[in-house]
Amino acid sequence: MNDKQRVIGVIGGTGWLGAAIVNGILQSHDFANTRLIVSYRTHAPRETSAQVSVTQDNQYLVEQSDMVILSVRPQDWPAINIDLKGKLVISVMAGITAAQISEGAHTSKVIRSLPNAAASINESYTPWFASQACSTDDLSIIPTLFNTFGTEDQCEIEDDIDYLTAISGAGPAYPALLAQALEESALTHGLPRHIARHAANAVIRGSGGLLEDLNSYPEQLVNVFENYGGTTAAGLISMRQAGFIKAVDQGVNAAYQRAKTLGR
Ligand SMILES: NC(=O)c1ccc[n+]([C@@H]2O[C@H](COP(=O)([O-])OP(=O)(O)OC[C@H]3O[C@@H](n4cnc5c(N)ncnc54)[C@H](OP(=O)(O)O)[C@@H]3O)[C@@H](O)[C@H]2O)c1
Ligand code: PRO
Repeated sequence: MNDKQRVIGVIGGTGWLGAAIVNGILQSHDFANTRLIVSYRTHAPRETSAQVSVTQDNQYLVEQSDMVILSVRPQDWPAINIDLKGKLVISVMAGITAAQISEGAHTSKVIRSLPNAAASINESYTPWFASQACSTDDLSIIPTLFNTFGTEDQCEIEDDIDYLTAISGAGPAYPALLAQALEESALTHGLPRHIARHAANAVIRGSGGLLEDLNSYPEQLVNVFENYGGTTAAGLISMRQAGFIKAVDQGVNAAYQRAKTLGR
């Protein structure tokens, strides 16, 4: 499709994730000539760019768009009464299957994806699954689209999207929980709150940078410290013995089960 002609509709485009996706697209040279039409339910956006129009009418949005991004909460999906008439739809909704979207929105061309909250700083990881009816032309735009707010991978098995909902979709909250635990430990020891918080947050940011440097092999970073045999090794051994790895696995499985039952 010629970029000059493209219109992308974003249902729920004023929400947390929807607004991040819209911002990513607006900042991208690849979509410089694309127009956006965004729908909301109750809260109209205060300001929009000249590239964006706004509506409360989702079927009007569909009629105006070449493709539609669905970014409402899973519990609001049943009330989205739209007929896509075969147009490409890209869902970011957790737990709603491609078959449910296809049936509910009247199109067989469905991309099911799962970005994460880091989309707001263009650092999302977005796995996606395409229904069989999507053409090569439909698929060609998807990596470019998701790269506007981070990185992406295509998954061949739809269930992997539910599992990755628990790994990378929920993921930004997990290091945040670790930062909170580190801060609380430091507070218990009596450190001033601003130092406890600064130290914990700096650790999460710095560790992310180290993982990038080590070509993204976390076990390499852990092994370096274990083999060093110092204070960090003592901390790691104790955390493992206290069930850290099992707690993470159990948490991921709880999020996965929630993703599997959300839309049912
Ligand atoms: N946030 C994340 O980190 C994240 C990550 C991965 C996937 N997701 C998925 O992304 C989707 C959106 O999540 P969110 O966190 O962005 O939720 P959110 O902040 O609540 O945004 C949802 C938006 O949908 C709008 N909406 C609801 N019903 C509508 C309707 N009938 N027509 C038009 N707009 C409607 C809401 O508008 P009003 O506010 O006006 O009611 C709201 O702005 C969810 O399905 C979630 O599973 C979110
Ligand atoms: N954040 C949304 C949730 O917590 C969807 C995946 C990640 O349900």
